[in-house]
Amino acid sequence: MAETEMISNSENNEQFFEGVEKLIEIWFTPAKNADLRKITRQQWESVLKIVRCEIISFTQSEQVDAYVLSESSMFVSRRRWILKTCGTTTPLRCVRAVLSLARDVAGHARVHNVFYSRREFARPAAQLQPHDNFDSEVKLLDSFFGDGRAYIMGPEKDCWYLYTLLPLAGTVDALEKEQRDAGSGCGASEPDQTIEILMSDLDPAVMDIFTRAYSADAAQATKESGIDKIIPGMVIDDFLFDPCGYSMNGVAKDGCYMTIHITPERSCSYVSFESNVPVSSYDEVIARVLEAFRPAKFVLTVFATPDSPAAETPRQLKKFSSLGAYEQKDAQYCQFSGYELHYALYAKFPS
Ligand SMILES: C[S@+](CC[C@H](N)C(=O)[O-])C[C@H]1O[C@@H](n2cnc3c(N)ncnc32)[C@H](O)[C@@H]1O
Repeated sequence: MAETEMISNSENNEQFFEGVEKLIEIWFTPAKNADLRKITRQQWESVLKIVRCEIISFTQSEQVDAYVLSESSMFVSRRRWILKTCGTTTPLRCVRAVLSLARDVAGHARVHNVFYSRREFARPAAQLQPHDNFDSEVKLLDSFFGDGRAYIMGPEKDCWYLYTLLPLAGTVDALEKEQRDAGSGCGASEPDQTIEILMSDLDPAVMDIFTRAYSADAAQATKESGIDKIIPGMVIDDFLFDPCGYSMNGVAKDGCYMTIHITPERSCSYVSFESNVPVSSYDEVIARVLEAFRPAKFVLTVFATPDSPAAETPRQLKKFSSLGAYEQKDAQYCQFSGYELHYALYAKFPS
């Protein structure tokens, strides 16, 4: 298994695990016969060695290959690659190898868009280069993609970092990019949306479900926690770690995915939820996620393109100063040339 850094907490004999993930998503410009799924499992295994993690399970739909990893997940479709890894993994170190495989094996020579994001780590000093600070991550990303933009949202300790290639709407850069994409004659844009809920300080009674002492297997943990009801109709590939920890990928017939990762240790409990399911309102999904995990605090991000069914959600969410039992502590709204983004930090109202 991966070289995961576990640090002992002498007070309760629990180990520290950095649940916070680094998330990179690369979209390639459509090209005839190009498909990232031409990259073989063996080639992905060598890529993931650079990241310091391994494949532990696999499932697929017609549109997407979904891998559960020793540290989170990877999704591969025709022109989109998503890698989400936690602990002390080093996902940005593999980008060069992925770009080479995309060009030489999959036939994808042009990058259309890139998103790299993460929450602030619980222990930033334990991370390996370039992940020990955002400036180094941005420097490395710029060395691959040239014209990136970096954003830091929210208060220092709970901030959320984003790097993307998208120029701001209305700027000369944006117009030039739109013209380049239109000129490629292959419809580089398509409706897209992503919701992420990054939760910390979770209800210990819920976290117990994701231990071997409580659940006999992953299927039991999935059912008992209500994960199977969050977005019904997904084929679920779940994994329960020993002695604790849980990861799952869900894929739907229409190509949508969801992914949940759980670090249940009390001193560092953390859960992430992500999906690209296209709905006109995320209210129900958010409510089900919060009901299932009961975090004390969470970061919510929603990206949507103007042609997505979820196009209104970044603006809708902007209006809420509270969400059920949660008070909005901070919120930011951004408009890129192809996406709208809502970021918000919520904490439970004091009881
Ligand atoms: C891979 S999972 C999910 C991490 C995820 N990013 C999250 O949202 O918390 C991490 C959990 O599994 C546990 N675990 C047990 N064995 C592990 C292993 N060999 N590699 C990684 N995590 C392991 C960790 O202690 C932690 O509770």
